[in-house]
Amino acid sequence: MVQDNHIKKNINDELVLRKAEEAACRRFQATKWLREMDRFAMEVLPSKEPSEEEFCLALRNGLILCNVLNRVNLGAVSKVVECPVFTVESTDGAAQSAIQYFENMRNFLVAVGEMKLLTFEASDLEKVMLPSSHHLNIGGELENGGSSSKVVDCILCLKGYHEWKQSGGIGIWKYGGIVKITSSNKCIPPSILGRETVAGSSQETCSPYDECHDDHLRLLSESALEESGIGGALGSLFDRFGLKLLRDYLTDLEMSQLLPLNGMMVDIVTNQAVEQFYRQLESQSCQLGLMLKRALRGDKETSSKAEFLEAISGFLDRQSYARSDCSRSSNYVERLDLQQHQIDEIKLCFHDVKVQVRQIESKWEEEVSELGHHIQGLEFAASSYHKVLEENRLLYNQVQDLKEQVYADTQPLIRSVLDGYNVCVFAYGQTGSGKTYTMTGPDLSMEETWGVNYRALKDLFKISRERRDAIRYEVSVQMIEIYNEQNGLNIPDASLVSVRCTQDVFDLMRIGLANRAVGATALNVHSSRSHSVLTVHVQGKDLVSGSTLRGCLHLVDLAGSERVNKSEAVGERLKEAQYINKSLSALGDVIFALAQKSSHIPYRNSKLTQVLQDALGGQAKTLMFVHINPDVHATGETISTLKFAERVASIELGAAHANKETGELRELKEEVAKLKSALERKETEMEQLKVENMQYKALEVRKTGLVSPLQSHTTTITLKSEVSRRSIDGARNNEMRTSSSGKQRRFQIPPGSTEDDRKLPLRQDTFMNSRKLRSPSPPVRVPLSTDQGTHIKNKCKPTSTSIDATSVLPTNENTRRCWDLPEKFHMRPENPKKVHPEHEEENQQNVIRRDRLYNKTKPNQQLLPLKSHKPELTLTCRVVNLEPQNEEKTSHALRGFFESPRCSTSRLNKVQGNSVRMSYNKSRDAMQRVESLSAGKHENKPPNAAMRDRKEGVADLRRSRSLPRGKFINMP
Ligand SMILES: Nc1ncnc2c1ncn2[C@@H]1O[C@H](COP(=O)(O)OP(=O)(O)OP(=O)(O)O)[C@@H](O)[C@H]1O
Repeated sequence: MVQDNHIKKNINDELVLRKAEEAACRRFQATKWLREMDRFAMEVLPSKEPSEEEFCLALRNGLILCNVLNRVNLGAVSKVVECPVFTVESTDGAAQSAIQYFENMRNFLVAVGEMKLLTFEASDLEKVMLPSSHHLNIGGELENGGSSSKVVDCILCLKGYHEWKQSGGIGIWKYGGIVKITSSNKCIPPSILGRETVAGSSQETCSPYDECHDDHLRLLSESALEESGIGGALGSLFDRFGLKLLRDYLTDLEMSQLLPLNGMMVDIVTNQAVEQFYRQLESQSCQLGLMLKRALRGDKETSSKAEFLEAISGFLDRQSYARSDCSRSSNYVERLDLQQHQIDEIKLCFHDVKVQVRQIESKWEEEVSELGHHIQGLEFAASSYHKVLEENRLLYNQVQDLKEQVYADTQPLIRSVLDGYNVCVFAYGQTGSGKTYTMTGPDLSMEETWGVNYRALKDLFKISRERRDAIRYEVSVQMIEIYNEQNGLNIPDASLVSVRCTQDVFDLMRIGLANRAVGATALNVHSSRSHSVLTVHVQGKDLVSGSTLRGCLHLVDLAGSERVNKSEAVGERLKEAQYINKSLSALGDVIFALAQKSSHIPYRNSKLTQVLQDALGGQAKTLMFVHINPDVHATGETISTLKFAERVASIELGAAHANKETGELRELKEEVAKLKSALERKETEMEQLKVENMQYKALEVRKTGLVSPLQSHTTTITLKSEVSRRSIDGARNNEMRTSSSGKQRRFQIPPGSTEDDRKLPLRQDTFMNSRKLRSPSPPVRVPLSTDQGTHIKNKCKPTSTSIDATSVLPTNENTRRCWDLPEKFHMRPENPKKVHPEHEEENQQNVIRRDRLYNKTKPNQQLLPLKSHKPELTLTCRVVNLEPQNEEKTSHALRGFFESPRCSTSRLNKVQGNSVRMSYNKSRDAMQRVESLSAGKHENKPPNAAMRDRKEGVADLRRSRSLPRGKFINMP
């Protein structure tokens, strides 16, 4: 206890001393500042550290304070009472001093109060002046209560205010921590007081330490304020810190909800919070100081700065360790648990990840092995691809070479045509295999892509030009299309058109090809639905020898065979396919028969084989392109096509023959022509004299009853127009029989001849439309029969006496206009079969001579020159050695036949064959014999052979005189 008291006394002494020192220090600062601010203060105030009394005495009259205040805040004290300075020892000036005191001090205090600065009371100065002894209690506070500290505070506050103003007056100036608010420590929130100080703070309330703390805070604030350089920064820092402090204070303060929110209350609360903070700070600083002092005093009297810093560091370390240790120990278990938990979770995650990694690893290995296989496959495919590429390149080059080669096979044949041979080039193969591509070519605008047709024609004209000095050639062209077993002419208006140059042919071919029936199937979008036959006739005259030669070139683009389930043909396409397949099958039969050297070749089974008869079995050179489709799905068709080709290749018909006519032959032919003209003249004559002759004959029979055996009679039987019309209709319904040579047959179908005829050929506008649209539906074609053609031809004859030809027939001019054929194309002229009466006798002589020469007619043999199918179907018969009763029988039989409704050509032939020999047919036989002669073959052909030929169909389908039988050349 005694020791404690002793310690307390020591502490008290130290505090008093320190306080005295601090008060003196503050007073010195206040004095110093007053002197700086006021000249009068320099004179009055003591030079060095004045005592408290001296200080207060100098300030007593208020003159210094008022002057200083006016300097800090101009005009703050409006009236300052000036007076001489009295020393402390002067007694006379007491009264005046009292006046000044009251006047100036009051003005000063009022002004300071208005400025809301710290202030003091006048009695504070009075108390300092009292001579009573000072007694300090344990807290170090003056017991009599007199003190200059408030005066000093006021002056220092003024000083702070002045400096704040000088630094720009930014923000709200507040004198830090000087306001003293009386409050109990109970209100101090624990967060501010801190743990260490809370325990002792209640006992220390209103203890002498408070004053010490106040002084200490004052000193701190003063020193802080004097740091003018960093004043602004510190101020803002303090504001932030202070605001935080205030927030915490208000949060913890229970009474905060009841506080009125006015400016004064804010000031009070703020000051209180700051004061509490400083108290805590002060408390800690005191403890720190004591502890440090004790530490220093323990061993040595003096300590170096380094030792002092070491002691501070050690203290701070201990403090921080204690704090961290405390917090660490409190959270250690939780943290440990947490960490353990986290470790467990991490372990689980790690396990999962490990499993996943293993799965991915195995999957990756599988993928890698698959990739390896895939790469191997790719490598193999790549090597195969390169091989295929190389193969393709080779094949491509081969194809290119073949494209030369394809025509190279054809080229020699073109020369043969101009040498008088008949040549047939045709393309065979399944649908879509490239027949049209080969024969026509994909693009006609470039010569490189021309097909065989165009190249052949170009060469033909080229060679003919080269030979023009030796041979003069005439070329004519015919295009036939066989659609659904019906023949049609692709070049309208004329079956045979004379051409002069390649371009003419090309133009005609374009017209003809545009009219070709084309339809879309599943196998070919531009499938040809008809067989196309382009025939080029060449007639050359040797300018030296006068001999003539005739060649004929057939260029045939067949329609392709197709399996209807593959071509998906239905409706019209199906019907077309059936016709196509049928005709190709007929072609196969003919080839088979030829290969077998069969006695009967079934040419008549289809239009196609009829048209190609001379090319297949005649003495022609024939080249067949066999097309196959490389598609694997077409293997079946490919095999059958190749079998067909094999069979074709096995046919041997001997060497081909050229159609060359020597001078003798030509003479004979001219004679034949004359005979023909005489025959026609006779017909005309008979027409004119028919009634007269009938009457004459009847009269003679009635008169004599007998005819001289050597007398020749000419009987003309005129059939009624009804019969002739029926005959024409019957002929129209017959199949068309066409000649591959086309020379003798001219399919002149003048539109507008008759109502029916007008429908037969296609109009030009139809052609043009079909050419543009490439309609899948082919243009409608009407079968054109030979008989019909003959009928029309006969109608065209201006010599006809029974029909006014000019009234029904268009002129050539009209026809061209109708079909819009270029002017340059002209039909080959008809034979000028003019009939002159003066030649009648001569012609008759010719007939007899011809009969003798070729038919070896016996004197008693009947000879009936017959010309059928005339418009009026005039039948002219010449009866030799005919008994009257026989003649009547014959006439009767013929009349009965023609009047019969079933009259047909075949019937006619039958009748002819059974009863009489027709002179016309005799003439034909003669002509055939002439042809045979020209070919050097069948020279001694017996009459029955000629008859057999006729039965075989020669009569129906006239064989071209320009097409002798020849070799069927086997082409690979
Ligand atoms: N050698 C080839 N090179 C390129 N394309 C070709 C060849 N041959 C044919 N083609 C093409 O194949 C398709 C069918 O050819 P194309 O019309 O000539 O066959 P097709 O035998 O005439 O058929 P269809 O008998 O049905 O008339 C066409 O598109 C044609 O261009």
